[in-house]
Amino acid sequence: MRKGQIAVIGAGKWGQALHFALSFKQECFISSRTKKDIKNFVDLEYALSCEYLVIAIPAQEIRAWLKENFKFNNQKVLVASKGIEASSGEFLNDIYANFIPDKNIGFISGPSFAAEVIKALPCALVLNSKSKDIYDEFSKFFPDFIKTYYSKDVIGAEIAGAYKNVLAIASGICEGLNLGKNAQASLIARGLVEMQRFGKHFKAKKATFLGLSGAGDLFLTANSTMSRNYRVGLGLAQGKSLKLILEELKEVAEGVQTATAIEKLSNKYKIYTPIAKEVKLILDGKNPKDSLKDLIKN
Ligand SMILES: NC(=O)c1ccc[n+]([C@@H]2O[C@H](COP(=O)([O-])OP(=O)(O)OC[C@H]3O[C@@H](n4cnc5c(N)ncnc54)[C@H](O)[C@@H]3O)[C@@H](O)[C@H]2O)c1
Ligand SMILES: O=P(O)(O)OC[C@H](O)CO
Repeated sequence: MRKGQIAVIGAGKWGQALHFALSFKQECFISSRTKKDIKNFVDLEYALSCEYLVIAIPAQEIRAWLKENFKFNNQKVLVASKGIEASSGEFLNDIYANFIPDKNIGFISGPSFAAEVIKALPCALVLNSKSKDIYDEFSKFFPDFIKTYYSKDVIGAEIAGAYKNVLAIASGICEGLNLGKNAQASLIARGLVEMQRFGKHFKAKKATFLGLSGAGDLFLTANSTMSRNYRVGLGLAQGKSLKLILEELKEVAEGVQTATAIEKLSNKYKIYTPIAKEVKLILDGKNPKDSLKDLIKN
């Protein structure tokens, strides 16, 4: 093992921004499935031999990626993805638990557009882990322009980070339909209540939804065209097909698949999730104006 060395795995928007940020205080390596012209780019084998790993690949790819590539060698891992696996409805921390023990893993949450982090603009992140040691070790790597907080509420952070993507789609739809700022604020506020209710079922802490991981990330993502999920919503409101929207986007919009996962879990555990339910129906072809009527009526 390369003691003390850190590598980011996944060189999309977020992986590259994290690599940029984590290179301020020490050398940071980066790897992805296709070679990229980035400083300190290494092959996967090299990256996996580092003591500290930050994994920034889309949520839907993680299970297969871990099965195919990952061998636990006491590495410490920080997960940067925000989503819930659609095929199973399983949370990422449960998927990772098959490969990495709790004491070696943490999850990043909080409002953080990669496009701003890569310009070294200030931001605050939460590093969520059952182990305070993971926080202590990883927080040292972050540059001065990023303030880090510690939380033990892994499931709360994970649900908040994933759910806000679905709500950002809803908010983009609201904007695209020109429903006004009153409607949008109501949607975001009710969305926050909804994601907290969903989280409560899985024993997430209420405070997580009121802080950076919940309200912080939701207010960011559900209010800006910088968000890919928000732009998916705008496109749906304009009557574009989901296929075309995703082709044009060329990047991951986790809310699309996470809406399926939330629908599965809500049905299974009978959790009331009206906004996420309508987002899923719109993604499947329902007219957004009909969803609006149904949301107001019910
Ligand atoms: N972009 C942001 O601002 C931001 C911020 C916080 C969290 N996130 C989260 O980070 C994750 C990644 O987002 P992103 O913005 O980097 O997306 P992106 O679309 O820019 O890049 C995704 C990367 O994952 C790689 N990838 C896809 N499938 C893979 C596989 N099977 N094996 C290995 N690599 C694979 C792609 O090659 C690509 O480099 C998402 O879960 C997203 O929600 C993104
Ligand atoms: O561009 P989005 O919608 O994937 O959002 C990016 C981040 O999650 C914002 O914190």
